[in-house]
Amino acid sequence: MSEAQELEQLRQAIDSIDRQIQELINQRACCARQVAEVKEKYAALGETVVFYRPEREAQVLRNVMARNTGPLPNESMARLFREIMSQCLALEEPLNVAFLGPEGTFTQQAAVKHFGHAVCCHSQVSIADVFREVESGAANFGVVPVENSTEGVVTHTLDSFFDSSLQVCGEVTLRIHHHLMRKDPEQPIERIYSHAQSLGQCRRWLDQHYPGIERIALSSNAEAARRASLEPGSAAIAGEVAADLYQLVVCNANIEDRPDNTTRFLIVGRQATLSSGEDKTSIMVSSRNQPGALYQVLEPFHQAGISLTRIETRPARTGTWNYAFFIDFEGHCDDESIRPVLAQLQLVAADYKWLGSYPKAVL
Ligand SMILES: C=C(O[C@@H]1C=C(C(=O)O)C=C[C@H]1O)C(=O)O
Repeated sequence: MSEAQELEQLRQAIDSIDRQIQELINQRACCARQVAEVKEKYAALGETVVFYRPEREAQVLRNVMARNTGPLPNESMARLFREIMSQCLALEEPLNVAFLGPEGTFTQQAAVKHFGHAVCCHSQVSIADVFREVESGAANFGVVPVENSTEGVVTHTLDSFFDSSLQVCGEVTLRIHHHLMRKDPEQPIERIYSHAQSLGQCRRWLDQHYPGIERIALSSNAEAARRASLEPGSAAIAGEVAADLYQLVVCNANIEDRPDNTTRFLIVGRQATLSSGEDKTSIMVSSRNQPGALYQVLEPFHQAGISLTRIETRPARTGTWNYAFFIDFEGHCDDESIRPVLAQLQLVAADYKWLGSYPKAVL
């Protein structure tokens, strides 16, 4: 057989497989539409039907990864199914998702990573606006950054939970790569724009390569890229999406000080999420101002052998030098092992608020 004949044979095989895949995807979409009809049929009168089910989506993705035999890597396969589910859900209900903008931010990337491309993403100027959009019902869900592995907590996000009725219904992590980008790489650099978090994540690289150059913190990396696109003497530190959006030249790629630089984002919504089998719970507690108070808060976790994934301290709203602890731990509030722990916490804590139980990030 000639090269052309061999290729022709293989391409015919691919065409035939594609036809089957396409047929099956449409069959899947029909099932998803039927699921919507069933959800509607059993909804109580006046009840808002909830089509999006984060726990089920997490299970679908975990199953895809568990049964995958390659040669495609588990994560690539799961990403394909992420998109298929996203399109299927859009047939049931097109979701509106508010994210911390502007266009081109890592938060937007996180929103797409979590929900897929079939959702309508709406850019917001602040974390408070994301919360407001979801609280008012203008958006179904919101996406906000909560912590970075290099720079730590995003305080605005944690503080938003003090006064909000929203719940955490998901988390998503994103590896963050920063690039130094310019409109005109020939011009000398007079100033470098970025978000304060990103300047912090590239501090050592900047000290080494641009020690005397002014660093200016802006509201977002995308805004930094936009400014750099207008000013020839300026550079921006931002991600690839922002470079594309503002047509900047990447002069130095991956300049983050730590190669594993990762940001965790929260999905906030108005509905509680059922257990997916592998979940996390976020709560906020404040301890009484007395000896051993924090110990009392942490003891129930230790007794039950529950692993805390994070503890963060913030000034409480109840008075000067009072503190609130934001605690994340493994398990769902409905789990047999978690229920008594939460009951005990409510007894010992001065203040207690459950922020949500949600599937651990899959992708
Ligand atoms: C089909 C369903 O509805 C939605 C679509 C899903 C899918 O395409 O697999 C999964 C969960 C829901 O977000 C369902 O609840 O099973």
